[in-house]
Amino acid sequence: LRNHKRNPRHLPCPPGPKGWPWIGILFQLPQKQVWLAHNQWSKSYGDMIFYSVMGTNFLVLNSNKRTNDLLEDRSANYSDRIRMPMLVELMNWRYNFAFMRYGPVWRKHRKAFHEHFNPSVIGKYDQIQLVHIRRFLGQLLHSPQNFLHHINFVFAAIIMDAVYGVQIEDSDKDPHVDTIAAALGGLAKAGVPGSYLVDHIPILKYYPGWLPGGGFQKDGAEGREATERYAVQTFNQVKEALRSGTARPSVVGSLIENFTGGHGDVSSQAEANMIAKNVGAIAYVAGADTTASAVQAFFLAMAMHPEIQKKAQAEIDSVIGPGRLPEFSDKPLLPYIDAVLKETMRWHTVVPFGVAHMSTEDDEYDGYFIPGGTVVMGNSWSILNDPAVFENPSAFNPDRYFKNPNLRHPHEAAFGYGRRICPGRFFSDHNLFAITSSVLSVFDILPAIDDKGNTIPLKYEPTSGFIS
Ligand code: HEM
Repeated sequence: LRNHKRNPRHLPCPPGPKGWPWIGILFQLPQKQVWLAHNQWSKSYGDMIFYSVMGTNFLVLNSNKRTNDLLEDRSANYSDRIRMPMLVELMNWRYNFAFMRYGPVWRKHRKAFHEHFNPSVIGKYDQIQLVHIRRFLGQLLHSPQNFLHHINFVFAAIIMDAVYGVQIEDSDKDPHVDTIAAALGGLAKAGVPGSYLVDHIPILKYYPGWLPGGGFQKDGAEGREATERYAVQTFNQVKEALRSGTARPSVVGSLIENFTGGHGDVSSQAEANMIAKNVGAIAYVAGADTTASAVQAFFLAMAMHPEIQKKAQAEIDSVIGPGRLPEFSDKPLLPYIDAVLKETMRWHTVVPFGVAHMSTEDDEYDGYFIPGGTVVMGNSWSILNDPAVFENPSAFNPDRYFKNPNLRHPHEAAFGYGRRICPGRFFSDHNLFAITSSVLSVFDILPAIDDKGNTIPLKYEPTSGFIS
């Protein structure tokens, strides 16, 4: 950028592929597993890669040092989010504070969320988690071939219970299950910025749907309807239950009820209700598929590594014995289980390319100029597979944390960065402990066998999406 006022020392932007005027490197962008391609690119350009696509600047950070320097130490400038016209404006995902621009409205939501998910309060969900996880063990026993479905369902059930006090049924006929599926369908279509032309040219959002090329407006309208149903319907159900005195304890109920007048950040009951509605709606979207992905990876790792599974089971047997299932109070006594969980979060990066941050102001860093409005990605996969830190990174090896007790905790990249770091990580950790220790205490996880009785070999093949 040669503008003298903005870049008085005429510093270069960080290195990266160049591409064409305005469209930039649009046609060089990898279509699949973008994190791997950027990891490769870092061999030519270094651990910071800068480029532009259709007028937007991107900066990809491929090392822990870079994410620490920018997303943590300078987080005041690197915590904004990118404008997403299709998802947020047309499909009306405004309620979701993960996509909110950095500022006071986002802060109020984050604070309300944190009140209910910080480490000192998440113990209040222990009972809910254990009840649903024990039901899950029964489902596994009954139909182990449907284990992927059971994994998805148990997190849906835990979150809906904790957040709304609502019990969902394991059936397509459950009205919540159906509504959630429709809303998530919109997210899958529009969640990756740039999926629609209107993301690049926001003025198109006013383009009439009946003109040629206006088909995206139909997707927008369908998404909007599904989002509205999803965010409002269950919230109204909680309000109604509060009115009639039948409400079970829940995050949303407590956010509605505990508004105590106009002091503090939230100024009216209407605003408190809006925040309660939004916090409720995000917990499911942000928490269910992510945690389920980690548990699927755990099942795969156990089936691929029977010796590690046996070691974990031996620890549970010696600490807890055969007479009961693990409880949260057992957690500090199970260091090997803890190492298995850490390694699961490292080996399979659930959100491998992170969630896009955006810089607010122009910045100078390490001899480079980074323009305000640059989209900044932390390549979590690169960080968690850095061979200089994690020896032989593609191997699933919980023992690495005993060999080097100071080894970096995978949570540092797996849950994102700085002021936007995942505020559900303590709850998620709790869920993961409960489910993995319970499963290992009563089941063996083995590879499937084919019709002839032969073991089907297993391979780790992560999918490509935003959540892998
Ligand atoms: C294995 C499980 C999970 C993983 C891997 C995960 C990962 C992430 C990541 C990478 C981000 C983006 C952070 C950034 O912008 O740098 C994020 C944000 C978020 N997560 Fe999670 N998450 C998990 C579970 C959960 C759960 C269970 C909840 C809720 C109960 C949750 C709620 C949120 C929220 C609300 C945000 C948005 C934060 C903001 O923009 O300020 N997550 N998560």
